[in-house]
Amino acid sequence: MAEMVVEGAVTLNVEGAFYNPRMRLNRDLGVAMVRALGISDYLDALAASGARGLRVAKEAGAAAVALNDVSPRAVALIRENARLNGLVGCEVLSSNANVLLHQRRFEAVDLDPFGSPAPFLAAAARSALDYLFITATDTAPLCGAHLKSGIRKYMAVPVKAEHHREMGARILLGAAARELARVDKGVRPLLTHATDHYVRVYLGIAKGAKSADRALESMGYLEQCRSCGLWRTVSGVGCPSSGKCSFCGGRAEVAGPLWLGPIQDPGVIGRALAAMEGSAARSDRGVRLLQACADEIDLPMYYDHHRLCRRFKATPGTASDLVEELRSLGWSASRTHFSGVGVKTDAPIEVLREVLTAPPPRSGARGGSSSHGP
Ligand SMILES: C[S@@+](CC[C@H](N)C(=O)[O-])C[C@H]1O[C@@H](n2cnc3c(N)ncnc32)[C@H](O)[C@@H]1O
Repeated sequence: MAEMVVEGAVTLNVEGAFYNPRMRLNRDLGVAMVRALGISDYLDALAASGARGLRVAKEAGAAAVALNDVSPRAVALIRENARLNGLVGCEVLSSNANVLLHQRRFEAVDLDPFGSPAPFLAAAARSALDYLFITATDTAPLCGAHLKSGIRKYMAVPVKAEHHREMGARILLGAAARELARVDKGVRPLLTHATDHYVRVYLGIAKGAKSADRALESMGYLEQCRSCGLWRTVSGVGCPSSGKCSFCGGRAEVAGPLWLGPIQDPGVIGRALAAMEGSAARSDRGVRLLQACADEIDLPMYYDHHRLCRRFKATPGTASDLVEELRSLGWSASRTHFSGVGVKTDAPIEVLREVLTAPPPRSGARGGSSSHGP
């Protein structure tokens, strides 16, 4: 019995293969990114019904699209769905993805597995020539809720913290950067988002040992105080910890290694936004998400505005007000797509306390007079 769905510009029979309608946004953005990057040779390594790869072929116009799945039922469905959508030029493969990725090279490799992409990272790092796209649905190990599993999968220590979603994304980016470095490839994150139950990263790849060395300079650690929440990032490959918070003297824990470099490329994201406009992949949520990612300042981690207010016994305004206030004082600040109450800023925690606990400005005197800017 056929179970038909329409997604973007394709119609799919999904009977008997994995198809998650909640991942539509993920696939919409994937199509937009393939269009934005002008990719012509693309592998959907874990294709299930073929929803992702067939949409890339139909909507992004990639010339050579290969779709692979180890399940015979999935492969039969991919073939049927390719025919149904007039995409008979797509290559349909039935390998173990790790075998295929060791055998062949593709301009762009897309990993969208059940749970963790960790078992496929080494082979994908070898196969991907210019781009590697990764979905991870194992957010509990990545973000610190399942500590031991996170360490096993990513060889990184996640710490349960208020910015756990970004930490999870940066641990995934760090794991990918290290795998690519092992085969003399450097990485440049183009778009990173944590949405619903998953993290998704789009990586540009630069060949050569020097590129790999440069990328590894973006690795480091995050030291976080258990008592007051202050964090600091520490670059480099050695694990550094004073064990003590410089703000309140509380116990500090270390997360990492993780990626501390830029995670968004606003130029590429702008092109993805343009690619989305007027296309079958367009959605209001997709546009809002891309815009939010493009607008984030390039700084690791964020504060949870509500927790800051509780910590400093401040009357909560809005996160946007806090961002405006910090900007008016000369600091960099932005909201973040990682959390509706997240604030990214380079202002020290003392400044945040001062701003949040300052008496409300009299009308016409907003912003205060002193400048604490860097
Ligand atoms: C989460 S589903 C993929 C969903 C799909 N990318 C989409 O967007 O609809 C994961 C797929 O990976 C396949 N799979 C699992 N292990 C595999 C392996 N080692 N090699 C190839 N395919 C595998 C499963 O059969 C399943 O169809």
